[in-house]
Amino acid sequence: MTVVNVLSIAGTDPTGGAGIQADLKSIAANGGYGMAAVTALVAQNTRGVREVHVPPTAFLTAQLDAVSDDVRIDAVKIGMLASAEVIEAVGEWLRRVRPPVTVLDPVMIATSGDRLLDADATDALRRLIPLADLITPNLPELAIVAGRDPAGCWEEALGQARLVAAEADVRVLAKGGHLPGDQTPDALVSPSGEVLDFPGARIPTSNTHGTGCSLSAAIATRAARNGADWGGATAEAKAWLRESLAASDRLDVGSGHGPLHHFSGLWTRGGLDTAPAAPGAPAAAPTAPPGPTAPTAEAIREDWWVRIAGVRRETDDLRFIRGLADGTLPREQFLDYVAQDALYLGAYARVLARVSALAPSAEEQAFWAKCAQGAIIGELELHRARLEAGPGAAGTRDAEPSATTTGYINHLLAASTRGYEEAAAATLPCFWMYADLGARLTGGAFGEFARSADHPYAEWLATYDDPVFAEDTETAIGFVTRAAAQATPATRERMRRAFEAAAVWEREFFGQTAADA
Ligand SMILES: Nc1ncnc2c1ncn2[C@@H]1O[C@H](COP(=O)(O)OP(=O)(O)OP(=O)(O)O)[C@@H](O)[C@H]1O
Ligand SMILES: Cc1ncc(CO)c(N)n1
Repeated sequence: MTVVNVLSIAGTDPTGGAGIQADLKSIAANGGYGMAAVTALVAQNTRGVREVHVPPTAFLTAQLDAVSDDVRIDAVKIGMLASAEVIEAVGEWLRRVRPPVTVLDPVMIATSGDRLLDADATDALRRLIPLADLITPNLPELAIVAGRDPAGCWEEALGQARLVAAEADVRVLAKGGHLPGDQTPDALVSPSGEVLDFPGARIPTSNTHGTGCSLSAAIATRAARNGADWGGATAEAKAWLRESLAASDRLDVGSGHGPLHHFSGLWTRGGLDTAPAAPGAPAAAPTAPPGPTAPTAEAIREDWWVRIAGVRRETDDLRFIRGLADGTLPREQFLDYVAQDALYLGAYARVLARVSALAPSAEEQAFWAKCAQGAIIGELELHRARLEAGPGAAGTRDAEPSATTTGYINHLLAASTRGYEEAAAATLPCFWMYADLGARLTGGAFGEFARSADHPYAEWLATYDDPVFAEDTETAIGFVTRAAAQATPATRERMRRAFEAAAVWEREFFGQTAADA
């Protein structure tokens, strides 16, 4: 595929941290070719807005037509719109051109607190929203769009996002950057009310100028690249944003809220060297590019989780998971799954025991041994429960392992012959995807019925959301990602592959019953 063309329609920031200037950097950093049509010229810096000049709207239309008459547009990101008249002009162009991906960041007030949209333009903005695929309001903007008071807590914000999403038939990314406290949760809410959570600990920095602009441009670019997989695009954009926010203190721009470091990941991992002019010819003298540094455990955690975002979404969409959540999964298929799960757990326990035997420290050795014991107890319980499932019921050990079960087990066994790091990495998706699913099932992300005591599989669903298992999952993630941070690049790469392959097996494992056949 050629590089996607992404158009930003927004205002300017001469200090380069927000607006169109930020959008162009964000689009480039996320893999797109950036273009920009200016809605308003803003004399602003990291401390605040001084003056806004809005050129005649006919000139904005001329800019937009100049682009669309010549260039294939793969995505549009819309930011500051300044006035109702500008909104009408953009709406008129959107209706004519119909870009395949449109993300609207309903910018109203800058990080500094200054207005970027006329107070009387709210109704016009509401009319523009249904033309977008996704809107990305912060909490005050969400409240205005919803016609409510600003949300006092995250639950209330999600309620407002559901309202707007349903009314305007648009996806809403509710952003928690303005919440008090040490968390900055975001959530993607679909028109039907489905919620995809993007949790994240607050990064301790005041360099948040232009985070909203940059994020929306990044999502538009990623969505254009991945065929409008919005969950995947958001996950990838957020991982990039967090890396860029965390590196913002390497820049020295202004004395107010500084900008993010849009290219920190690229410079760190890609360097600044230009390719040699001819094969074998030496590169021009490098201007001391930053050398590659080993990623931190936290960065690896984020990277790996984002890498399996697609696999996780496909898992969410399995009929087995949907049927398990809403209780429509036929009992027979449930029991088939339980039998395979028991067979799997028996082997998983042996692999965990092997990881324990290979562990480099007593603490890790004890932890993995405890997990091995937990897995084999789980196997015994499933076996017993299925024996008691009813008249004529057979225990799980009478079942034949399926090709999928055998394949998954073989992947783990093979990884366990290649040293502690790879063995431990392969066991991780079973912890992580299962705990994540559990938390979302019982959190209501798959519908309220999954939380009901009347649910036919209530008892089984409860085992998904066991706090001890959640804690063990955190410990396992910590051990594995720290081992990866300390490993050589080659070992780290083998760990990542073992992890990703196990995640695919995890999806296949959930998808093996007749529900998805
Ligand atoms: N300190 C932080 N650490 C981590 N993520 C953050 C932080 N601040 C904001 N974010 C994230 O940045 C994105 C923008 O969030 P926010 O709610 O601040 O939007 P905004 O107000 O539109 O941004 P802007 O500051 O550009 O106006 C969200 O994904 C949010 O979770
Ligand atoms: C032009 C422009 N758009 C958006 C924002 C919000 O950060 C800003 N400060 N400036």
